[in-house]
Amino acid sequence: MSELVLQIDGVTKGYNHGKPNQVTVLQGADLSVAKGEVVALVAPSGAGKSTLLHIAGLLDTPDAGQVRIGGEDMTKLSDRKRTAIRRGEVGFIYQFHHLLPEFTALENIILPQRANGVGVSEATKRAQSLLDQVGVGDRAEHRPAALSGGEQQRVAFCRALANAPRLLLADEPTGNLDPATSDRVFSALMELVRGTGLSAVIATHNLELASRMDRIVRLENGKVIAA
Ligand SMILES: Nc1ncnc2c1ncn2[C@@H]1O[C@H](COP(=O)(O)OP(=O)(O)OP(=O)(O)O)[C@@H](O)[C@H]1O
Repeated sequence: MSELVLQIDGVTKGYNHGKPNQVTVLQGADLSVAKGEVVALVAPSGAGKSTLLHIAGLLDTPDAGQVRIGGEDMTKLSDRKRTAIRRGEVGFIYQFHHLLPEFTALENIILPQRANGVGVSEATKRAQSLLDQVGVGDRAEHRPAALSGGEQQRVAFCRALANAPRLLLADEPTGNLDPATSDRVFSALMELVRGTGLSAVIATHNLELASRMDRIVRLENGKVIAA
């Protein structure tokens, strides 16, 4: 069997426990992602897709169940170790780019590498190479406000991959773009992902984009089911 990068087993998660507005979002969710596999996560709004991605990416902890990254049980680690793994091994992309407005595109990709202990010249070289790969190498010195929506997302993809994570998690990465731009930007993302061989879970409402990934899963009634 191929190596599993992400294993989510029997994860439950709810909010407002013991209060009248208590909700249970995940009810025994399982999801395994192999090395190099790109999984489309399709779910109706409010089904718990962001909750699942946050738990997979160690931004949130489950009430019960296990999350393993690279075979290691994340629920048993100290907060400090979990943060280190999140920084070094997980990349996030959101619908909105969340780039730092006062820094250039290049600097936005250098910063997370510096925070991870990479030297300036190596970080700069990698940032430029990533920008080149997604076709915005000539925009390196622009600040986010001077970039188009599609360019901003391309830069956000590079930032997510800055520290060469083994797992990429994306929540509607092209959801803010018009259909033609979304299609092109998604292709750039897939090329980047395929080129690095990393594993990814990409949430989308767009079934055409979902069909271009290796496998589609749905989130229904708190469980992950094959589509
Ligand atoms: N911090 C919170 N406190 C209380 N309820 C929450 C919290 N976060 C999420 N929820 C609820 O949990 C459910 C799932 O939320 P989640 O954001 O995971 O859904 P989603 O599938 O990502 O939705 P969307 O596609 O609309 O972003 C929703 O009913 C939401 O209102």
